[in-house]
Amino acid sequence: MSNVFVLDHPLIQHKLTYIRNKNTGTKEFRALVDEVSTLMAFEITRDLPLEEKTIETPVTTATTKVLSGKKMGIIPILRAGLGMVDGMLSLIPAAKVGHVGLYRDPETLKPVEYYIKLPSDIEERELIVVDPMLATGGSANDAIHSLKKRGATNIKLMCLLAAPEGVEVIQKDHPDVDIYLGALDEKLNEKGYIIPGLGDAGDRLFGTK
Ligand SMILES: O=P(O)(O)OC[C@H]1O[C@H](OP(=O)(O)OP(=O)(O)O)[C@H](O)[C@@H]1O
Ligand SMILES: O=c1cc[nH]c(=O)[nH]1
Ligand SMILES: [Mg+2]
Repeated sequence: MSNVFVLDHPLIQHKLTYIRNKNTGTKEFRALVDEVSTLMAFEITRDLPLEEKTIETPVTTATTKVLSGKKMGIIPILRAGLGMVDGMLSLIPAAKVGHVGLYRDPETLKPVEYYIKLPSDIEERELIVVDPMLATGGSANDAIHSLKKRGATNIKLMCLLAAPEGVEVIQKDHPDVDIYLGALDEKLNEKGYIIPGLGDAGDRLFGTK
């Protein structure tokens, strides 16, 4: 069963409050999503493997540690996932970026895939799927199915906010995928929006409402 980690670092929680606030405008919202994504990337990379390296400090020889070069991939779910990419790349600059284009049909709430472009070697990479919102879970679920169909075996999911319904869907269909959240919210409303949530993440990031 997938593990669910709520990244409750005070800086993440503080910034999420401003992200949720309806009075936060597009420019500030985008900057905050970027900052929170960097902080979440710091937490999600805790288990990266290290190897020993012998170096000369100015005073002696020391055996210390460096990253052992694990290949990473960041997979934003378009559009809103794009807002999380740069913040993550600032900590993981060597990661490759693949894109999965999905929108949620406003009537059926079912995801519709319209684009996919991935690094050619996804089967060798640890992939982090990013989307600010895990609501019914349909979009992330489809994106993960698409990645697995193309050979991915090592996947994590990182979202700013989730509803319990979405977490349950991922845990059921993808028990191998651990989930990293800024917060686990209360529920979905009748239109499939996360409560209390932050509204429509894509519209708030790109100013399209
Ligand atoms: O868990 P779900 O019920 O599938 O809902 C979550 C999805 O809905 C939003 O995308 P949206 O469809 O609004 O597209 P956008 O990112 O282009 O705005 C959000 O960014 C997720 O991708
Ligand atoms: O609350 C929600 C649910 C789905 N998509 C969003 O952008 N917000
Ligand atoms: Mg989307």
